[in-house]
Amino acid sequence: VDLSTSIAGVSLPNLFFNASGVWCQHESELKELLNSESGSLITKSATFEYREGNPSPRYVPLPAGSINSMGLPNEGYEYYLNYAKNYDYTNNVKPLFVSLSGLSLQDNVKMVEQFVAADLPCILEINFSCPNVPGKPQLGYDMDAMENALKVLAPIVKKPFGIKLPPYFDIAHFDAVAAIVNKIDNLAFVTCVNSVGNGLAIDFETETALIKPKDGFGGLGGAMILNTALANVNAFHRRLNEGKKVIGVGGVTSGKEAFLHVLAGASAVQIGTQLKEEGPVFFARVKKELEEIMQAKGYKSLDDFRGKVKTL
Ligand SMILES: O=C(O)c1[nH]c(=O)[nH]c(=O)c1I
Repeated sequence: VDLSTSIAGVSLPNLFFNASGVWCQHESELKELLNSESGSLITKSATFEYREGNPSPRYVPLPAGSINSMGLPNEGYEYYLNYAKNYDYTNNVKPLFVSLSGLSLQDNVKMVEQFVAADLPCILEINFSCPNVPGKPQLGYDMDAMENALKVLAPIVKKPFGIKLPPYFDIAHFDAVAAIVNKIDNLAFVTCVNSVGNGLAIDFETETALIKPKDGFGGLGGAMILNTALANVNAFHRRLNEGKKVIGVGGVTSGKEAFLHVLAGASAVQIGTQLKEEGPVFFARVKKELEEIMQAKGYKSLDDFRGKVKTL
């Protein structure tokens, strides 16, 4: 069976890679992803300057997933620009994605301009949905600000790029966001979903929040968000113009959920919580599990079933 796919006109040997933020802040982690069976890799969302991020504990696994309020810890965009400059695009079969998450539109413009000036084959995923920077409401929930940002950034990027979206929970929001995305010609993909923002995990015995930042409020990930993720993947798959793709992320803990993400319309699948918990060996497992599912169902490639979820 064939697990290959393409995003933004670039081919991936298989549909799996990390969700930005997980196993990708430092070069040593990115090297482990490169040496894993993932089909690609993406860097931690970068800001203009280095950021320590929020105080720990800031990530905790939960019975059905995870909660995090990392606070955008990253090495600063020049670290990732340098990594992207040194990446061996010729001999690595895996394309490189770079995530940018500026604290302002000006910062996003400055970072994008530097990447465009470097003229590299890496693909930009601009993060409109970080829920954990105190005092910074996320762009993904401000439709006018998001449209304005896209109208400023898309012409600078020129090449195909993507955006990381938060989960939406209202059909009117799916309609509104898809209408904005469809206006931007070189917006080649949307990545759905970022963590379900501002959940709260409390320990029953100690009667205390599990993470330190923001009174314990943080983004939810993992198994518990699978059905929200599938809905967002399918909603945008149904609404986006021909040629625009959806990368699915949220709740993939085995080949089965990866299959469901593709059935919902995903062209690639990112892994967050399960990668954090199991490590990069997870890519070998999830690949094998998906191959076995496809074999059992008689599918030879992802195109055979992508987006073909049936309704009653
Ligand atoms: O707290 C974070 O660093 C973080 N955490 C998330 O769950 N999603 C994001 O986009 C980010 I930038």
